[in-house]
Amino acid sequence: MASNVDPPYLLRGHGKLGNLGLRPRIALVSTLRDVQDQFLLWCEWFRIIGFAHLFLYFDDEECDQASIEAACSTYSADFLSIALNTPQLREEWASLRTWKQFSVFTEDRMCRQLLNIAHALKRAARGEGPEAVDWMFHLDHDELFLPPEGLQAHTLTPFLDVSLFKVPSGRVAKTPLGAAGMNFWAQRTKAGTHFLYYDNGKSAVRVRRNVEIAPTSVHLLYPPEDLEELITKRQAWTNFPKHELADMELDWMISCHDEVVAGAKVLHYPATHYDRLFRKYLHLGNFPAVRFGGELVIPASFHLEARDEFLKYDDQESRKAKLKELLEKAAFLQTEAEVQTQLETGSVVVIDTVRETLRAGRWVPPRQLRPSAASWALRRPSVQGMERLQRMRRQAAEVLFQGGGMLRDLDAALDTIAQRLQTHGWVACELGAHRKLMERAVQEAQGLKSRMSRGSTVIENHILDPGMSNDRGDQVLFMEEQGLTGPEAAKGPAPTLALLNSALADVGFQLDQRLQKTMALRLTERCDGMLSCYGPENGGYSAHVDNADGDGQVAGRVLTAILYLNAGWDRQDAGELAIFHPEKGDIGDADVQGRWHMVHPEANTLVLLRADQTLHEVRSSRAERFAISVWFCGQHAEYGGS
Ligand SMILES: O=C(O)CCC(=O)C(=O)O
Ligand SMILES: [Fe+2]
Repeated sequence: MASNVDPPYLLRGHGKLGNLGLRPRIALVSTLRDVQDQFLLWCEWFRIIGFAHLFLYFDDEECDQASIEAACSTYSADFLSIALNTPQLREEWASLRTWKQFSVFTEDRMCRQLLNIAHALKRAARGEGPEAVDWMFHLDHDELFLPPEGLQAHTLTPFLDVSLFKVPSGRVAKTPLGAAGMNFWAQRTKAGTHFLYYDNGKSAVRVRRNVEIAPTSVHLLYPPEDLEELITKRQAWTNFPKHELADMELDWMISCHDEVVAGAKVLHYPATHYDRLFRKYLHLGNFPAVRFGGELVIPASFHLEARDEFLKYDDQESRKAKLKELLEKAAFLQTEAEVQTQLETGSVVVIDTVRETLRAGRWVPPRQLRPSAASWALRRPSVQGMERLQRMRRQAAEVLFQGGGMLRDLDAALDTIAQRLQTHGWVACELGAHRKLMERAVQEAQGLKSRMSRGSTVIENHILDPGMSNDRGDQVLFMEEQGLTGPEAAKGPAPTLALLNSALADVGFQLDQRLQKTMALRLTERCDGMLSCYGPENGGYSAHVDNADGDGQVAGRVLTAILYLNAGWDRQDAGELAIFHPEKGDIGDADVQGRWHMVHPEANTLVLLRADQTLHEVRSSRAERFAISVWFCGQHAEYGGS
């Protein structure tokens, strides 16, 4: 047992609640002080969402005795270990790689955080018992990691009460409405910053046995000697947008919001009650605005404004009252109307999954779109309406960039595509990949047929029983799920399909900035690529909108990309994709007028359509018909999402 050899500063949980046993084993390291009533809820959140271990370092044992005892008697040694800031711990700091650099700054809390992170990473790298974890996250005790998937009052139990969050500035739509939202907040503090504290993100690192990782920034964890390899192998990922990386001197990182699940966020609850704010500045006092001997200057910020406000008064009651005033002005929305307006600008977002999860004691997924948005998305014809639509005229769809393909002048093509998506909601194009490539893709697809299974329909995140849904006849497989993508794809059975799949993902994300500008639509995530096969035995796919119900989440699918692979396709074999284009009214209206545009599923034909709006159908095919589809999730600015 590890406890036989535990150093005196280390306490282990001896309660009943253990981790959920999920893999990979993800751990959290944090340096804490004055955690008060929110601490057990904080621990419980990370247990419920599947974290394996908490490496907690209590900076000032004195002021958290009760919390430490409560946690140790609640959680098992599996899940919880607590290190106290004692002389023995500080002695061990001295053996860390960054000690030389930091030894003179240990009075600075951030410096102690850095040493504790390195200390925890060293323990994890040893790989013994409950401390053998695969990933390490660093967060503060007023931050929650929200995994994939109202009017505020002062509260001391924010995790239970707060559901309205400011959206990071880089994720607020670059539209006049978005700008109004940013401006609204900027006017509320002296420094005019968007977040009251910091907005520089959080970091996780994969732990490797016997490799010491000692970070020099609490926001960026990586083994320095691996930097070159991380760059060449493109393995240092961030979900910051690409265009922001240079400013942050992070251009060596790979911006990959397509690989990062859209729902993943860190929720920061920095000041939810004036008493917390008061205690913070009572503790910090007249702290200097520079750190690490001047290397880091704290810029004009709410932090300094709050310090100055605190220091202006001598008696505690006035200090409290002034901080209350300041907090309400800077951070609180005063009326329901203000809440509504800011939701519309996209500067704030409602996330209630934390509150609901902690109340229920089990994971409660993010709720559906707000009702107004849901009703907007729920535009589906009735049964009679559909019959009427089916009788409307059909014609061949216009295919853009014929005789060369869009790859010839990709930027111009993407501009045109973004425009078409705005005006029509769909567009068909010629991609322009080499014919041989397409032939190889079909061969590979044929080789994968035995691994395909019947396509299923998903409504509100639940897969309908395949026996029940007879509206589609395709066989499908998901490429990433089947291990056909990623660095190993070249050695697998479908390198060409993998290439085309990532080309589709690229096209989608190249469109992102354009769609933000033209439609205030943000793409946040790419779903796993789907290879599909329709054939003579099994019918088509009746008319549908891919995501008519918001997918049961805030950021559901908004864009579909379909690439057909069928070289030498005989048009006699039918199998067209029919897209309904409303010319008057909307597909949900009883008197809608429009026509169907038919696309032949020929190799190199790429269709993009609004996944949340465009009605389309696959007509039965007399020959085997292959396609790769990729869906992109995203949000409209007016939904107020990040
Ligand atoms: O393969 C196609 O043409 C379209 C398939 C489709 O509509 C779907 O899978 O949702
Ligand atoms: Fe579809």
